Amino acid sequence: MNTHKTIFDTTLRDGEQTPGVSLTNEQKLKIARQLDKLGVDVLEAGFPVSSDGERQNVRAIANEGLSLDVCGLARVLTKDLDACIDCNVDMIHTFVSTSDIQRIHTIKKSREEVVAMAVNAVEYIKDHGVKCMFSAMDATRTDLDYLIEVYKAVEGAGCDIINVPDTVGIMAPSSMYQLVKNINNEVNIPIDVHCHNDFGIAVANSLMAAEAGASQIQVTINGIGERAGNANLAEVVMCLHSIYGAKTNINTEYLLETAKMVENYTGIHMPANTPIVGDNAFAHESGIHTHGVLEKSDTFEPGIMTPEMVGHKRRIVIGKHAGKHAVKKSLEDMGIETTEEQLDEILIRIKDIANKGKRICDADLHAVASAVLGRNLGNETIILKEFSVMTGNLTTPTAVVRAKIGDEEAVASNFGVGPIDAALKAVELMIGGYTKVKVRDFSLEAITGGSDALAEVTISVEDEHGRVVSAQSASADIATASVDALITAINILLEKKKLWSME
Ligand SMILES: CC(=O)SCCNC(=O)CCNC(=O)[C@H](O)C(C)(C)COP(=O)(O)OP(=O)(O)OC[C@H]1O[C@@H](n2cnc3c(N)ncnc32)[C@H](O)[C@@H]1OP(=O)(O)O
Ligand SMILES: CC(C)C(=O)C(=O)O
Ligand SMILES: [Mg+2]
Repeated sequence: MNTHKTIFDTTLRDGEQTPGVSLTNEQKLKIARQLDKLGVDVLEAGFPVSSDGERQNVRAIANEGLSLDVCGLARVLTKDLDACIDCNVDMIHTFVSTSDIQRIHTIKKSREEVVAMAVNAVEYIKDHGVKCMFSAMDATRTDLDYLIEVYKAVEGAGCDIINVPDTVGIMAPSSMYQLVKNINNEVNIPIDVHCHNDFGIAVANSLMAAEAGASQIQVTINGIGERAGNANLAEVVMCLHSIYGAKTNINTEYLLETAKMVENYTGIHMPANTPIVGDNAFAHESGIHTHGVLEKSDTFEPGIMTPEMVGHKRRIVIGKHAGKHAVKKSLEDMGIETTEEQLDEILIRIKDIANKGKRICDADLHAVASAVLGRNLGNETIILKEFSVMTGNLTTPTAVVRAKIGDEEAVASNFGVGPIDAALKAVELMIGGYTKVKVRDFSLEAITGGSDALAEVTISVEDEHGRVVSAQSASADIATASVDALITAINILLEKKKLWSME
């Protein structure tokens, strides 16, 4: 498939139909700008007739001056089409059910009436000088002869592109290939596909449709959408580029950044093992793998797709499955040299801790190495003297921190959305003149039960060069655990920075 495919993103329409998700106008605009930067060809901004707010969102995106084409969704009803036209969109995506199951039980129209409604809608759109995409909703459960009759009718009415939606995600990849091939043999306008992920094969079905001749693929960021979602943009695009050798206009280096933005705004979290953009997509813990990767990354990575290509980073994780090559490298990164015996002992102790179910972070490795080498490795640059946090239903959460940084005393206060946010922001402000770091990941877990539960906080911090260090702390007070973990992580990062500056 050595060809160019266009990418139609429906994160803001089908993606937003994810149960429980509702994006603000401002969030939609930010995502639209990000998708433009990512290189999406067409962006479905929403369903204008559905509410006044939605209409305003779509209009704002259409008037934003983006390079991509902005599309609005409409049933084959004049009021829906007018709502799209009123938003000044570049393209209208109009749809109607063609399968018997939907036609009989939802819109309650005969096959002939559906064809007439579809043709009228397409003509109306073209009379208004707007690009038109027509979807035969539930195409994959529609009688094939009738489906082709509908597509031919809208082609005759001037439609620019037809969409083949697998609305309830029931296609087998080989059947999808055959369906698109059949349609392609009968219709002379471009074909687009829209696959749902009910059986987890939306990406495979999209790729088979592309192989069969579809020139455009509908996707969403992180695969969000109705029920189990839609085909995932990052997965479709990276398969096209890296496996099929096809081309798209996507600037893949922004894939991770875009995925994180959508994750953040929608609250739909990606599991760590999500392909391409998940936290573990390029992470290695097993000794045999990390040994190979440290020698040459392609040994245990695809090679045809690197973390740099998608804006990600490779991570070596120390844990239960670690081997000595990885531990040695991680210690060297902290400026810690060991003998072979010391290294073996550190590895045994690390595995002992991990076998108790604990996640090993940089601070643990540092502490174990200090114990095995029998000396304090590195000074703590920042020594926390005191901190306090004030919060309440009528109080903006505010924190004050005081610490010794080197030989100097430093103090700062800041506020946040909650007590932890305020405390961490106060620490970041306090050390701001000394070093620039930002909190990259934060997780909080109750490790015992009850309201006096011990909370375990894991934090990773990142410096201005993208170097990351993690630390953990446990306390019955979540703010104390958070501040402690943050300062520990920063101290280790500062130690590493001294080392890096000597290189
Ligand atoms: C597969 C998809 O993703 S399709 C897009 C689905 N997205 C959404 O539904 C999100 C936004 N939707 C909404 O806000 C509302 O459903 C609206 C504004 C569109 C319609 O709301 P309501 O008028 O309250 O109707 P409701 O949603 O209960 O029922 C859908 C109506 O649309 C009709 N309809 C559904 N599809 C079509 C179509 N393609 N063309 C014409 N009519 C249609 C149904 O027959 C039903 O009509 P009826 O009220 O005359 O029985
Ligand atoms: C509007 C249509 C294309 C849709 O989302 C579907 O059929 O899944
Ligand atoms: Mg859909």
